[in-house]
Amino acid sequence: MAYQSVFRTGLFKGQVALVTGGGTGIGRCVAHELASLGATVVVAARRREPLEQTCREITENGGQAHVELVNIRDEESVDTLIRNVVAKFGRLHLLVNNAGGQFLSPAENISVGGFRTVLELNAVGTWTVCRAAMLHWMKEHGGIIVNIVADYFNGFPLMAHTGAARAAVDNMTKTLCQEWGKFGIRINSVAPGTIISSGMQNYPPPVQQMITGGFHTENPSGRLGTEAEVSSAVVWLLSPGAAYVNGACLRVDGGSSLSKAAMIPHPDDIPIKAFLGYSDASCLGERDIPPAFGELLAQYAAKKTTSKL
Ligand SMILES: CCC/C=C/C(=O)SCCNC(=O)CCNC(=O)[C@H](O)C(C)(C)COP(=O)([O-])OP(=O)([O-])OC[C@H]1O[C@@H](n2cnc3c(N)ncnc32)[C@H](O)[C@@H]1OP(=O)([O-])[O-]
Ligand SMILES: NC(=O)C1=CN([C@@H]2O[C@H](COP(=O)(O)OP(=O)(O)OC[C@H]3O[C@@H](n4cnc5c(N)ncnc54)[C@H](OP(=O)(O)O)[C@@H]3O)[C@@H](O)[C@H]2O)C=CC1
Repeated sequence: MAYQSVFRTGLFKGQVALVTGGGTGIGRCVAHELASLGATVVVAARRREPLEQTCREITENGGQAHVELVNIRDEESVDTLIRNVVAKFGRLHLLVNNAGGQFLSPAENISVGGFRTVLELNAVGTWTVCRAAMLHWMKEHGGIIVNIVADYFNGFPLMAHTGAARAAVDNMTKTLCQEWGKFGIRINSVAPGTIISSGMQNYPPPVQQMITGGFHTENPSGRLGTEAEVSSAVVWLLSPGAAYVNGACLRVDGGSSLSKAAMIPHPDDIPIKAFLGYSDASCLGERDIPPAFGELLAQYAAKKTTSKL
């Protein structure tokens, strides 16, 4: 009798996965992971060009990927997206609600409109996609959902709006787990810490300098995270190996949610080696990552590690 690990080629063969925000950053990496494990991946966001580029990358690697345009802040657009996916592929097994974001601001400077926008994008937008996927497919056939949130657990200085929105999504995830389990729907969230991704382009140069200039060591792992480290957690939650994980929030943050201060200085080495996913650091850096973050990644790839693994 041979034991068959859940981590095997073709794990998601025959399954259809929808990744919102799948043209860039973490979403792009999740799309690559799922396609490389056999899923037919639909990447959806507002801008066609990044989505098509990700699709091309996946198909060049022998995977299957398709583009759909959506604005998750628009209910009709989301409804059309889910209907299109079901009409084109006849099914929707896996959903990753990754699209989202915010801007940095001291709380007192966030206008009511700005706060509302970030809540609408992250909380209402994620709900809108969950709801449509449930009504148009998963209620009858089941499905697995992962919602991307953030390290909001102890509050979110300079991002009060997104902290509130991500807490809402995490709590909604727990509720949906309880209400929708009977339909065969399993739902969890993933909370990334600070991740080297295209998302960093949204922050002004002084913020980027602050992060690459010292902040990045101020967590128990002594470094920032990678897109691949978030993606592999997402993929595991989507896999049958996580079949009994429901309503959970998996923190992929190097321990930063426990302590943002430098517990132990890490001047010369990185205690836990980074997983980059792509075959070399240049492949990771070639798309959309600000140069200083690309340099950090190259350092992570080259640095010695004290870990035996
Ligand atoms: C650090 C690590 C942790 C996390 C990392 C990541 O998540 S990385 C991932 C990062 N990736 C992403 O974040 C990607 C997605 N992000 C986005 O699309 C934008 O950041 C968005 C969510 C603000 C929407 O933008 P939009 O163009 O659709 O918005 P809009 O023009 O319709 O304005 C609506 C309201 O918001 C206000 N406002 C807007 N910007 C600013 C500002 N900088 N400053 C102040 N306020 C701002 C604006 O004034 C208006 O308020 P008003 O006038 O009504 O009172
Ligand atoms: N990088 C980090 O450190 C962290 C990231 N996160 C979260 O992870 C997720 C991915 O971020 P990351 O890859 O880093 O950054 P990106 O900015 O690259 O990703 C955001 C994605 O969301 C899409 N998007 C934004 N608004 C909408 C909308 N209204 N409708 C549809 N799609 C939309 C964007 O595509 P388009 O503009 O074409 O619509 C883009 O692909 C986000 O939710 C982010 O907030 C959470 C914690 C930390």
